[in-house]
Amino acid sequence: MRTAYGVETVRAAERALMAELPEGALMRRAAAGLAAVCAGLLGRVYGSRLVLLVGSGDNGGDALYAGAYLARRGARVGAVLLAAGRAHAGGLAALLGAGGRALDTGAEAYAQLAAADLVLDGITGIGGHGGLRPDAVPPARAARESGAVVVAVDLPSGVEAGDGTVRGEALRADVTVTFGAYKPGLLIDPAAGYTGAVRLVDIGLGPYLPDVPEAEALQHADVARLLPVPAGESDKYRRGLVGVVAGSAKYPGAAVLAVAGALRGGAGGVRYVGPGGPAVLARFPETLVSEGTPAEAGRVQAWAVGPGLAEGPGLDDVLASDVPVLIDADALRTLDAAAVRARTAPTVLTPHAGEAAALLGAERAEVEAGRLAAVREIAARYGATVLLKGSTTLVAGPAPDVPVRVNPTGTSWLATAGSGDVLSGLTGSLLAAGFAPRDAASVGAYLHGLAARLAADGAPLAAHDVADHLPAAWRNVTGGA
Ligand SMILES: NC(=O)C1=CN([C@@H]2O[C@H](COP(=O)(O)OP(=O)(O)OC[C@H]3O[C@@H](n4cnc5c(N)ncnc54)[C@H](OP(=O)(O)O)[C@@H]3O)[C@@H](O)[C@H]2O)[C@@H](O)CC1
Ligand SMILES: [K+]
Repeated sequence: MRTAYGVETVRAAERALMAELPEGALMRRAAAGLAAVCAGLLGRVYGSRLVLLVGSGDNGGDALYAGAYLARRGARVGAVLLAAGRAHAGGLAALLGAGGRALDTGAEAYAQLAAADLVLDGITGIGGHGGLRPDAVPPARAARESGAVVVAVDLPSGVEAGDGTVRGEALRADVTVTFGAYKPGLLIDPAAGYTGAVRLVDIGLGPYLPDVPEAEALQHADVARLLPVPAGESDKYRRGLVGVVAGSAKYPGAAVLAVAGALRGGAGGVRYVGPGGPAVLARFPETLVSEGTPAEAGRVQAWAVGPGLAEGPGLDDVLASDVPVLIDADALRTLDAAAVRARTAPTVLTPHAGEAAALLGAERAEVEAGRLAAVREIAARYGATVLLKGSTTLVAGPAPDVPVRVNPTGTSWLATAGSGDVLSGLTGSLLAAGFAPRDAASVGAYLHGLAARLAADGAPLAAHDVADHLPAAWRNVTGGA
């Protein structure tokens, strides 16, 4: 599991660790790790040209100490001091002592930036708020345009560490070297889009961090542990039946795609309810097709309702049921929060940003800019597990003290019509197979993203390709077992 901790949590852990170490030891540890990553990126340190962008805080201090290490190994290092007179004193002394030079933001700074091999962005770290200040913007842009490798110290300057929002201009990095722990902003878009590759430098913070992080991202091993392996005595009913309520005369394809996802999610069988029966059976003869309404259909262990759905009793019937329910797409538009909160079994909502905005009575742009707050707010209001689809898919449960899951497998190829229908069926199937709602949603998103990557392989894909590659994604995670 990859874990991420918020700013106050990281600061508290740093304080506890610092109390046991000599003055300045922690920063030197961070800077040594940072310098080692830079040396690796440069290949040859001797004679290389480095520029440090140095803000007023400890983030600049890290950059200055790392610059000093590299200057001692023969790099030519210039430090652009953005907050004149307020640069970290110890770090600046170390750099000057190692032969580095201090620069103001005049012409020389821009000349050095243009010729640099590597730029260290030490403008702001976890202490920065509100995007880059105006005086930091021109040198940041010059760094980005220079052709140098841009290495962000701890975080790309200008992004918010705590929630991944970007409230102004930020400096896009090629590599981010972060200290002690991931911060949520390194995992969540839009900030995560600024980090480049992220390298974690261990500074000994682990024992001082709490057990429960603010955010976490499943890795292959976590998903493999969660996926069921059918035992010898399993029959289809023990593995769970998932009911799919989807599709309409206008959108018959949604039924086929939702069933395609549901068939690959580990449930023992799929029961389809809706007007798309013939289309579903033509493609998937193994589906159990029920006439009538969900209430009239036989028993299932979970329902997935919504993709391409027309008005009708479908949503009310499944809301009234006593099994886990996944609600997506059109069914979200008319959803009553009180009806969801009153349910006795878990509910999973799977909105994209536009549907999330409708659920919150907010603007879509607000949701996209503040994904973490949005997913938590919907989960709290509806008393449900919420999977917010998008550039980074997030999963939050109704309890505020449970970490938000960030899906690491997403790909922009997934932004294709019908791919959400596949995810609904898949996640509903995992619910029917007995997954807890947060696990069903996050494992569903994980396999779905991985299947899309395998299917795309660098080229555009269609939603049914994603469904077809779910078994390959499953095997990829479990090692084919
Ligand atoms: N604690 C530790 O032991 C360790 C900490 N470590 C490192 O320390 C970093 C945190 O350092 P920090 O707390 O000094 O904050 P930091 O991010 O440098 O910002 C500083 C100042 O920037 C300013 N500023 C704010 N917004 C701004 C903006 N938009 N644009 C421009 N300027 C802006 C504002 O100052 P102001 O100008 O308002 O007085 C603010 O006070 C952390 O990320 C890690 O790198 C590592 O060495 C490991 C050990
Ligand atoms: K930075």
